[in-house]
Amino acid sequence: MTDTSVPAAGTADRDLRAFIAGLPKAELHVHHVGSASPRIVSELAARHPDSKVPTDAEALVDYFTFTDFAHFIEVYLSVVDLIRTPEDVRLLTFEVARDLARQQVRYAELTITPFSSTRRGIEERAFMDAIEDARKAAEAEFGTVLRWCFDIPGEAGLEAAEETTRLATEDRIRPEGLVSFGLGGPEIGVPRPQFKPYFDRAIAAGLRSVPHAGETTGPETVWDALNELRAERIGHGTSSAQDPKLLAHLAEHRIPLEVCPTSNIATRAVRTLEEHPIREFARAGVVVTINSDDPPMFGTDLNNEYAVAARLLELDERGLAGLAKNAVEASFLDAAGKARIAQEIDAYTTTWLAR
Ligand SMILES: Nc1ncnc2c1ncn2[C@@H]1O[C@H](CCC(=O)c2cccc(C(=O)O)c2)[C@@H](O)[C@H]1O
Ligand SMILES: [Zn+2]
Repeated sequence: MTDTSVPAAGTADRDLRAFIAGLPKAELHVHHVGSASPRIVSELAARHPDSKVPTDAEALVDYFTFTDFAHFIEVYLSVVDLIRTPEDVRLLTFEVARDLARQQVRYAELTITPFSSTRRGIEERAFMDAIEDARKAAEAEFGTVLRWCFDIPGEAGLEAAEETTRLATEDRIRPEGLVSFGLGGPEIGVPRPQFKPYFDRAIAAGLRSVPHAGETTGPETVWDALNELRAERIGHGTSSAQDPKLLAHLAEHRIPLEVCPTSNIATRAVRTLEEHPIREFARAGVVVTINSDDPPMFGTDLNNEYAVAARLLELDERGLAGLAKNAVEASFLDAAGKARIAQEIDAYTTTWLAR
């Protein structure tokens, strides 16, 4: 595991971490399989002894240490291979919701890659029923509202694009909780424009466009995501900092970046946290949201990502509350839901500062 934890700065850091722990949040960029906790992964690996994924939590820490992005995808797919039955899907989804609720996440848009599961033999209706059952159970038990983003694994090509679009747009199969449509996997060698017809169909069906872009390739990929895929938010958008015109465009049109600081270090997309472009984004007035991407795989969680952002952006409690409200505002939750969580954030912050 790459050591990406942020060294504690003493009392101030401890106080801010305590504030963050209780701060109501929304998470917009977090992957379904990528959020499988070491306990869940170990349990699934034990069910499938043929898997190369370690069953021991300790060994898993080393297993989740990546030499580069391609290695990350290889490890990611080995975990995808563990999800073999609708029961595995239900268990994983409910436990991910539990982990989010423990961090005071009131609302999350969870990115799911249905193609990767249906092509591995999970029947599509059973898959949708499993995620919907878990979503409703989690909302009833934890109060955490989950919505789905279905994403195309771009490297799997147009077959994956067609299948993902069908599952996301056909009334008889698309799940009730689906709100957005994305594009994940390696960017190198996977140009965005080829997916325009699929995003057009998804948008026409009422879904919101949130592709990954600029994570491992340059700002031109972010421009393509905006111009060809009509992106309303950008997953990562890390290389936007290389193009002042792009930064100005994102700021002027208030197109949020789904920033995942530790992910970018763990996948080697960015060399060190000190070099992370999040400060350039803030200086340019770009709307920044903080996310964990694949938290257990990167040895982090959403609360730690807020602590990282606090250090890099030199934020106090009000600054952190502002980041949390950015995510609520950038979400696809209805207006009443946004107002409710924003009000909770304000009340929590006021009480904290008055103590
Ligand atoms: N930071 C990330 N940046 C980008 N993506 C990320 C990130 N974190 C997680 N993902 C997920 O990784 C998967 C990649 C799956 C993939 O590439 C692939 C290639 C060929 C075949 C198949 C298959 O299933 O047969 C899958 C995607 O589902 C995506 O949602
Ligand atoms: Zn991602």
